[in-house]
Amino acid sequence: MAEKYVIKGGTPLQGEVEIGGAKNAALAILAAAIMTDETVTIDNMPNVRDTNTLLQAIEEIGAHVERVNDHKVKINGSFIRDVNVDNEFIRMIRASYYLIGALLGKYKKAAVALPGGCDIGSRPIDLHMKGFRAMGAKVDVAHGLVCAEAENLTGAHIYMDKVSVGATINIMMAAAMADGKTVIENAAKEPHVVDVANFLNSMGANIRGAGTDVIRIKGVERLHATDYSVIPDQIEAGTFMFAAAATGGDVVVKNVIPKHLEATSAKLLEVGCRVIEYDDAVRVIADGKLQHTQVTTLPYPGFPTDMQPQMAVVLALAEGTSTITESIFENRFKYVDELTRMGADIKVESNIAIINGVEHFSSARVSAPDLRAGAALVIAGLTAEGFTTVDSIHYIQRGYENFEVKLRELGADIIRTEDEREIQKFKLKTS
Ligand SMILES: CC(=O)N[C@H]1[C@@H](OP(=O)(O)OP(=O)(O)OC[C@H]2O[C@@H](n3ccc(=O)[nH]c3=O)[C@H](O)[C@@H]2O)O[C@H](CO)[C@@H](O)[C@@H]1O
Ligand SMILES: C=C(OP(=O)(O)O)C(=O)O
Repeated sequence: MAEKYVIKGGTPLQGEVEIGGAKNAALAILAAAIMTDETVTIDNMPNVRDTNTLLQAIEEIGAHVERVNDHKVKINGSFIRDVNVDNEFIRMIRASYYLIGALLGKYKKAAVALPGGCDIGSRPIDLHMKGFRAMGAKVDVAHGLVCAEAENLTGAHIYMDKVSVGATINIMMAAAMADGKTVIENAAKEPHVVDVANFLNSMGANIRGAGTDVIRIKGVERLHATDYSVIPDQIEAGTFMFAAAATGGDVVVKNVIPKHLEATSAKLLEVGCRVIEYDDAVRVIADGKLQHTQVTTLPYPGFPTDMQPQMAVVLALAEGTSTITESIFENRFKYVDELTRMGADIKVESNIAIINGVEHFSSARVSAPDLRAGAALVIAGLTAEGFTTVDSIHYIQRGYENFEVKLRELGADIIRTEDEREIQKFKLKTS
């Protein structure tokens, strides 16, 4: 029996929620941590399935990992025995591809299994490989591994044909320990790109311009120990902001960088919510009727693809017809069939979802098709009359720590369990 969430909907979320470290920054930082032979301490590490999987993956190749507490790890990469990384953990997540840049930079050699992760569309790595080749590496894909090797890894001028977070970070890592200067043009500007650059700089790298379209890197011979804290998770924060909006709630989302949430806040204002920004918190008040709007996912500072399904739930409950254009991943509308079971009126044409708002959702048994779509279904369940069951929640656990605990602290009736008796007890208690 697998765990599921059971939700009794209908309670507006109220109160305060504390946001953890950013999964998508943490994963790249964990890979970069092995680039020094000294001990690196990383704090504000989200304790989620993906970070734990990557920690197991780097332990498998010999790195020493000490879990100081739930959110702090120490990593020592001096014991790495093998640049061939093909273990069960590596194949489970997309972010394992950051080990190519990290190992290539440090050892000038890497063979890493092609990445796995949620099926949200094709996840090509041609731009990563183009960047490594420009630095003089020979790169091939053979037997499911990306093999990269360079006699001399040298700085290069690299133009990214498409804005890619993964390729920008991967190339930046390799270039941090290459000979000479690298320039990455048309670089991704996401907060997690900046966080990884800051982390590498704290280890002695010389990276300038992260957060703009042009990143300049002067390679250094060695990197050293650091003590670093991961930035707050803009996607976890945005998920709670949309949950507040969908349930007609009033929630203060704490420990965030409001600047990173501007696209999310802007959309919440458009649908009629009030958003109040503090230095390190935002408050979302949803006390009126939700209004329709248009959304297009784009690289940062555009509206994040990782927030698209959660936004769809809000729009599915808003007055009028909204559209969502998904411009990053072609397979990110897999929640639509599940939301339809709950009464949503959404039609997908190519990469556009046309959403006709409905008054309310009705409860149903649904299944999380991927991480963010799963979070969106939980939000839908929080608004629905009756009991909603969300299956396949292992996807959600990839990126949300204590999701149901945080929601309960905001007043939601939700449990995570595989025990039928517990479900019956919960239903009796909340009926
Ligand atoms: C731009 C963007 O929103 N990126 C998101 C993407 O990063 P992730 O790093 O996974 O994806 P990329 O940013 O690399 O991909 C952006 C686009 O470029 C394409 N592409 C990418 C690499 C490549 O070598 N060739 C290629 O064509 C992809 O198919 C995609 O359409 O998912 C992460 C997790 O969900 C998010 O945190 C990132 O914010
Ligand atoms: C899809 C996501 O993660 P990944 O790219 O690691 O699969 C996400 O964070 O929404």
